[in-house]
Amino acid sequence: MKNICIYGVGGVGGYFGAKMIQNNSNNHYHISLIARGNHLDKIQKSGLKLIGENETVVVHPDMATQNILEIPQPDLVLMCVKSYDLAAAVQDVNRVMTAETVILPLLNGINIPERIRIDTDKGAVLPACVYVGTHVAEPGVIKQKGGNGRIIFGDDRIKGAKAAVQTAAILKELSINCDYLPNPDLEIWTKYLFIAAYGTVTSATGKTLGEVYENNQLKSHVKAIMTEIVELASQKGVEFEEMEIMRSLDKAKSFPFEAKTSFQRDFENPLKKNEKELFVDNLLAIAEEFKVNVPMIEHYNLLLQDRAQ
Ligand SMILES: NC(=O)C1=CN([C@@H]2O[C@H](COP(=O)(O)OP(=O)(O)OC[C@H]3O[C@@H](n4cnc5c(N)ncnc54)[C@H](OP(=O)(O)O)[C@@H]3O)[C@@H](O)[C@H]2O)C=CC1
Ligand SMILES: CC(C)(CO)C(=O)C(=O)O
Repeated sequence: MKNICIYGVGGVGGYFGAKMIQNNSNNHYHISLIARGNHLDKIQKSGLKLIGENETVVVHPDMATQNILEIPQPDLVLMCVKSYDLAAAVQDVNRVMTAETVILPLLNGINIPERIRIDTDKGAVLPACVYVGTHVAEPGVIKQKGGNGRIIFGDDRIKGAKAAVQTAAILKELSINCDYLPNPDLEIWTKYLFIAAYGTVTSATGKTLGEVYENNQLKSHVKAIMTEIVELASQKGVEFEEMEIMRSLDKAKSFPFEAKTSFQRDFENPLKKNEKELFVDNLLAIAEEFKVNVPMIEHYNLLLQDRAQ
């Protein structure tokens, strides 16, 4: 039997955890959830509920715990925490990793494997991105608003294809919507182009994805941020197709009008940290490194700083 660990059972981890447990009907895999607080209590007592777009399911994991030392040594870890919790989560996972453990990180961002590698040199770390719109609606309950739940992932950037090929087989057996591309960098930047621009504008304005898309001025701001990101990507050696900005602008249409971005959800809660560092500060650092002007990103950086006070 292979052991799967979902580390962080929020919007993303809760969605994929529920799908995997639901589709593991032959018990081919042992699936553990690492969660905490009331959310963990509720999952332990009543299971994990996913209110999906077409159906609602309640699933019961093989184990749900906050203590990583209680779970069987994982073959595959879906890393599903926010970027501000990533280092601590990787240090925790590192305690149970072997040379064969694969980490599949589903965070937004363009340098997540490199960040994970700061805290572990074991196993494999696959570059990846995901399209899903989900959040914790209440303890024990995950709600989906859009997104097709598609994971795109590729080879460990240093160790090669073996881990990604094994992971593709596991995800396929568990009927997870995914694509394995040996080098997924362009796909990861494409997801980032969409979410960094829309995440920033939705957070700074408090408008939903649909409201931003329908507002000509705000949509032009999203487009300007995307144009600046395309220039920064090019400095990093990633070239987008000419049509990509228009395609990425229109991706907002595929989400319900009232959908919010995960950055925005955190930003609206003064008690929570947020991923500004991932979506804005990271871009400003690349702009600084390559001496590129990014006036719209800088404008939104100031707006976010003002709104945070
Ligand atoms: N939500 C979405 O639709 C999408 C999100 N993403 C990206 O995916 C990543 C995850 O986002 P999302 O799922 O929304 O985040 P959430 O905040 O909903 O989920 C993260 C979960 O991890 C838990 N967690 C963090 N550290 C630990 C720990 N040490 N032990 C146990 N539990 C822990 C958090 O608990 P607690 O609440 O107690 O902090 C929380 O339940 C982000 O990078 C985001 O940008 C990508 C695509 C879509
Ligand atoms: C917009 C969305 C839901 C798309 O997958 C997303 O990635 C996020 O909110 O972080």
